[in-house]
Amino acid sequence: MGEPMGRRFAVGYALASKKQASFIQISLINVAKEKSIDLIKIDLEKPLIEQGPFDLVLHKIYGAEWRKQLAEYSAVNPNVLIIDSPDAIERLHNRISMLQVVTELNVVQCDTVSFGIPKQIAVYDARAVGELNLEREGLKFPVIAKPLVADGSAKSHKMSLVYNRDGLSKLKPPIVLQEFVNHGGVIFKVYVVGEYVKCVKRKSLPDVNEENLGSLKCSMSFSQVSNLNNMERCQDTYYKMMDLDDGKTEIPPMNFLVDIARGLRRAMGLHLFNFDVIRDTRIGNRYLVIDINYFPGYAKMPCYEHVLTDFFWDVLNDGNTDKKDVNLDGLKQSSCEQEVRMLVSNAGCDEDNGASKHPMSPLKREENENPIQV
Ligand SMILES: Nc1ncnc2c1ncn2[C@@H]1O[C@H](COP(=O)(O)OP(=O)(O)OP(=O)(O)O)[C@@H](O)[C@H]1O
Ligand SMILES: O=P(O)(O)O[C@H]1[C@H](OP(=O)(O)O)[C@@H](OP(=O)(O)O)[C@@H](O)[C@@H](O)[C@@H]1OP(=O)(O)O
Ligand SMILES: [Mg+2]
Ligand SMILES: [Mg+2]
Repeated sequence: MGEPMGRRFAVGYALASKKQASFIQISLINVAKEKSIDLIKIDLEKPLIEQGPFDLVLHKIYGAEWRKQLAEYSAVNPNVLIIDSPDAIERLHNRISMLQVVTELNVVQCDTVSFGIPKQIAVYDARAVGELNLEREGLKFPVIAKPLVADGSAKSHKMSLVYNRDGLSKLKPPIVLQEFVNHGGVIFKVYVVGEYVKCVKRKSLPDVNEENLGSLKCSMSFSQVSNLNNMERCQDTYYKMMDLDDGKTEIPPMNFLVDIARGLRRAMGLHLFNFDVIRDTRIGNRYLVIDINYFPGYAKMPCYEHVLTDFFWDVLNDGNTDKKDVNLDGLKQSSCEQEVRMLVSNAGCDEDNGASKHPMSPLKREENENPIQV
């Protein structure tokens, strides 16, 4: 039996080799193929303009040269979808502008649950860092020092938890100093793929007892505590290990997360990202967004092949998924996708309503949509 007749779509992908290895799995290629979507590797050694034709270019490549190539390709092929726009992605490469967008979301009063970001300041001057008066800056120990730039390099993930003044002098600006918020050692990673939203729990840094601050050494370095190491990625218990099931930490209300996800998606003009959320144990139902990542590790999501394929299908057929509401009828019927279907339909509310119809929705809708082409 040959391929079914009809329109086929070409999705070109430009990814670093590590990303390609994790994301472009044979299962994804096959599920996409069944839906008439061919995933085609873009050769980064050759000019993009000489490759294709593509209906969609999917990319996570950093740097001015790649941006130039995309702009050139887009100028010659104006109908090709570029997911996502390099300008929109750029905002996530700086940890101040990254979280600024969270504070700009329009929030409707809601008694039960609220969100924000931790207090943070940027420090640019290496000479000034040891002299900083945290109290004057509205911060207190412990703080997390994060590289200001989040450009995907190993360096950009190297952080330290700073317990006291002595720990400050070791830091290498430009950095962000962010209030460390006790959150019970659990982080929520909220994956967004267009309108699809999935929240998983992961392990995080343990709480710090403020009374012990004096007895602790000055700082502790760490990197990607909520991610998997290479060994873990190869093991069979893959999903189990990631979805930290401590049996006691409830995930935040899904309607709340879906509203934040939608607000962020529209405000940033991005389709593919995740955001990290912690629950402030001092306040209870206050959630803080601490990180937003472009095109994260989707292969760690159960059924990612179907979620991503449905997303490609939607944008290729409609041009812009944001133009319509959650379309349950668009999802297929395999057992895997029935689970996805449930997740999407539950995404609106604790009960069974769709997110966009929820009367207590904590976010105002923003009507100005960003186009997805460069
Ligand atoms: N303000 C905070 N309060 C408490 N814990 C925090 C805070 N910020 C970060 N953390 C902890 O540090 C980890 C790393 O921080 P962050 O997510 O900002 O780094 P990242 O390197 O960008 O992570 P990712 O791998 O998700 O890109 C978080 O997963 C969380 O465990
Ligand atoms: O996309 P890359 O491979 O580079 O790595 C991304 C990584 O995904 P991976 O675990 O599949 O590698 C993501 O993990 P999850 O949030 O999904 O756990 C997160 O750490 C991103 O920040 C990383 O992107 P970067 O910030 O470095 O650009
Ligand atoms: Mg993170
Ligand atoms: Mg990050």
